[in-house]
Amino acid sequence: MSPWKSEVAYPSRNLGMNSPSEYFNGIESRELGSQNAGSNGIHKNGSFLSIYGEVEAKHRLLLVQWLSGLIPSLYFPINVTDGELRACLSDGTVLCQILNKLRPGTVSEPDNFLPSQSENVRTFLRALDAMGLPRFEISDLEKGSMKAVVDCLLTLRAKSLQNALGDGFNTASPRNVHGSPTVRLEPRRGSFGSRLQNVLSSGSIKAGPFHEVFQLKPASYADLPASKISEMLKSNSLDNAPTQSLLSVVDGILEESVARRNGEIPHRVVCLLKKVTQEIERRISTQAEHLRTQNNLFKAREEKYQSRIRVLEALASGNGDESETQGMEEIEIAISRSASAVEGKGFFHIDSPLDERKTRQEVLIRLFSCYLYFGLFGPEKIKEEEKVDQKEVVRLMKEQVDNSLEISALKQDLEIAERTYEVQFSQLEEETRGAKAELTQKVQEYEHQLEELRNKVQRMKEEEKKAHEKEEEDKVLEISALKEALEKAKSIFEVQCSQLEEAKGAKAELTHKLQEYERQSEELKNKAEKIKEEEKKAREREKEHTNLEISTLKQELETTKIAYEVQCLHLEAEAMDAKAELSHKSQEFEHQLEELRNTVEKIKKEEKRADREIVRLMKEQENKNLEISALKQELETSKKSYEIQCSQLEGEANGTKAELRQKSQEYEHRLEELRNKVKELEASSHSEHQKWNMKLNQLQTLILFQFSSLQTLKLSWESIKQDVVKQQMVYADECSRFGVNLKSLVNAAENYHVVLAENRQLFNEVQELKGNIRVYCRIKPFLLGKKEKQSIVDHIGENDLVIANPTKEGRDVPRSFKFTKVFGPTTTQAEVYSDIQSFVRSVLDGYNVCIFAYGQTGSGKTYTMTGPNGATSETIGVNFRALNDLFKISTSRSGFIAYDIGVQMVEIYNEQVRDLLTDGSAKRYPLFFMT
Ligand SMILES: Nc1ncnc2c1ncn2[C@@H]1O[C@H](COP(=O)(O)OP(=O)(O)OP(=O)(O)O)[C@@H](O)[C@H]1O
Repeated sequence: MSPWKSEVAYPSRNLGMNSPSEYFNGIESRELGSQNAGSNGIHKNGSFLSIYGEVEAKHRLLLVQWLSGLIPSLYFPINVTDGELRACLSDGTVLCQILNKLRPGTVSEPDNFLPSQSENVRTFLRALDAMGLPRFEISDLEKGSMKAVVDCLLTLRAKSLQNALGDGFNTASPRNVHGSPTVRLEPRRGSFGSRLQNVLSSGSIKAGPFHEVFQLKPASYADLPASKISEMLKSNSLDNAPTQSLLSVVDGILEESVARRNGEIPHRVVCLLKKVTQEIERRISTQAEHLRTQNNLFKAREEKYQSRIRVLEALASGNGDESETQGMEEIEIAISRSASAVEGKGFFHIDSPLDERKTRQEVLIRLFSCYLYFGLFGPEKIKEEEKVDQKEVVRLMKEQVDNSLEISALKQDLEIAERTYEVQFSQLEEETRGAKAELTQKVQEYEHQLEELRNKVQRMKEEEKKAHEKEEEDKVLEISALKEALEKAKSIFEVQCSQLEEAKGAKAELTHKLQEYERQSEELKNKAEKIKEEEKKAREREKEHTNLEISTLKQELETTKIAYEVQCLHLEAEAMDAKAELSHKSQEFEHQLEELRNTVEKIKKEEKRADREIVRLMKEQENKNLEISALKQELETSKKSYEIQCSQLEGEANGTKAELRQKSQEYEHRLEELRNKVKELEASSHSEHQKWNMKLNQLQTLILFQFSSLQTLKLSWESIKQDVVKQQMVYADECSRFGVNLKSLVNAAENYHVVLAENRQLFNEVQELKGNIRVYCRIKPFLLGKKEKQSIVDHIGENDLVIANPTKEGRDVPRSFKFTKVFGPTTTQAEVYSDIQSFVRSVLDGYNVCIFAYGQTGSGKTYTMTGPNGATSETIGVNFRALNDLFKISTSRSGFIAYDIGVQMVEIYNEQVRDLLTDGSAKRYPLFFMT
């Protein structure tokens, strides 16, 4: 493909921009004012070249095209090599020529280029530097790749095209990139000639192979190389060449042939001539065809107009109502069409005839005028032009409307985005705050739960330990108590056993003694019988041996009495002993009451028997006493002589009787005492038994109670054990859950940092969107106690302020001022700070912020920034509030960011800077503070 064809292959109309050449063609087209010029966006710097580094060959093609156009005497092959480029450019002459073409006068005269190669190149490079364009090194021209040189020249080309665009077409002529003095550029709405020039100077013609041919001077066609002519013959770029150029080529060839006189024209030139002639013929035939079509159109329209004129004539003659109405409608349509066609032409204006109730004649006159205009000025042509213009105007208006709509939509979008950002930011902030609070609460809860669990486990352990100890102690106590009780019971049992044994022995003794008593009483009976017998015998003997017998009887009686008394005493002693033994044993055998009772019963029976025996003995004694008294009486009667003796005996017997009675009474009394003692013993043994039983019951109930408490203790121990196991499981569960929660907490904390960073970024973006520089105006209220004057503030808006001072000359006209926000006289310190508060956060995010108050003396700067004297939390100023916020936010972020906060206080007054925190001495600016 030829290099010129490549230009055609990338038409500037193409919006796709597939290659650098498209890009440069686009600029070229705009520069030359071609209607075909693309309206697409153009990069205004040379960096575009680097993006297309891989298409260097195309760059070179573009470069050689440009150079060929700029300096026609240059010729490059299609695939120009580094060596060929170097050979052309290395001496610097071509570079200086380029400069001279682009900026006439940069180098004085083309022929005066300095002979030194390096000097020429340096001049070129200096010029590039002066233009602020990227340059190449001299070494790039001498060896290696020529890429840097190509890029540099293409940048220069792009720059020159941009400059040409900026300068406009009228001034472009002297610096015409083609360097052709014959081509002059005119505004786009020019004549056919100017259009021809435009076409000639457009990329399409310039790029064609005929471009060079068009610029050849006569007598040089014959020198055209055969290859070039054959190339041109093959190409179809003649289609775009203007007819005049073609004709000039023909003229040139003919002139040349005339000049050569011999009429010899080289064959190749003849071929070229033929080709040009064929093209001209083709064009003429096309134009003829076009004219024929135009003629037909004119004829058709003429017929149409004729028919309308006929209608109008009919209307003018006033034939019939129906035809009139129909005619009027047709006229209306015709007028409206004509009106839209001639509207804005400046000839006249056609109103709607029905609206303004024009007379028929007027309408007709106007209509005829319209047709006259159409007839005179070629209605179709004007119509077409007007249509094009109208379309253009409509298109532009539409574009304008679209653009304004787009701008307003964009503004709305921006506002919405701003609002969304604000909302999102506040939401994020709230969410972050909520999440943080939740997290802290959860952490606290978990800590609390953990603490509780720990305490619970500790308590349980202690309780378990105590219970264990107590249980062990109780067990030991119980066992010792049981042992003691057992020992006691054992000893009691042993004692009772021994007492039983003793009682058995005592019983046997008693039985033995009773048997002895019985035997003795038997003996006594026998003795008494013997005594009776002996008394009988003695009576008999007394009769015989009265004195002797009586004395012997007396002696016997006395001995019997004595023996009886001894026996009685003995019995009494024995009974006493037995009773003592019994009482002793009954005291000892308390727990064997039943047996003792039996024993006592037996003893009672024995005693009763003994009593009965004693009664019997006493009866016997009485009987004996009666017998004795009878004997005495017998003796008194029989032995009167022995009355004194008898009375003595009787006295003695009475004394003995009394003694015996006394003794029996004593016996009775003792028996009674014994009975009472036995009763007492019984009662005491009973009570002791009862006591013992009670104690036994108590002991049993105690043992039962202890046993049951032991069981309950065991049960509670088991339940506590189970509880502890359960609690341990719950604790393990809690621990694992806590671990999981802790993980999620850690994740949340990590995400929290990310969200916080995004949040910060969004916040600062919102701040930037709101505007980095904000100017607020605060209006000071009239102070109490001061005379209230008329305020010069005429109007206080949200962000504007109107001031009018009618009392002062020259300032009576209201003047409006605009601010970011206007704070009225009733605005509080907190409201003022709320608009500035967001900057404090930006400071902690690493942004520099300056807040300062400006105004005349007494206008309230100190009040706003610091607050009044003795300020409260309500009235403190921006400084304190900002510091409060600084400390608050830095404390809240102390977990992950460490801030160093420092304060300086300076006063600038009369260009003196005073450090208020240190020595307070005034220094001149600049002042260096120690930080
Ligand atoms: N918005 C306000 N509301 C109530 N009183 C105010 C307000 N602004 C200023 N004042 C009062 O006005 C007086 C002057 O204000 P201030 O001292 O702040 O002015 P200034 O601009 O700092 O003056 P200077 O430049 O002389 O230091 C003070 O008594 C202050 O309390």
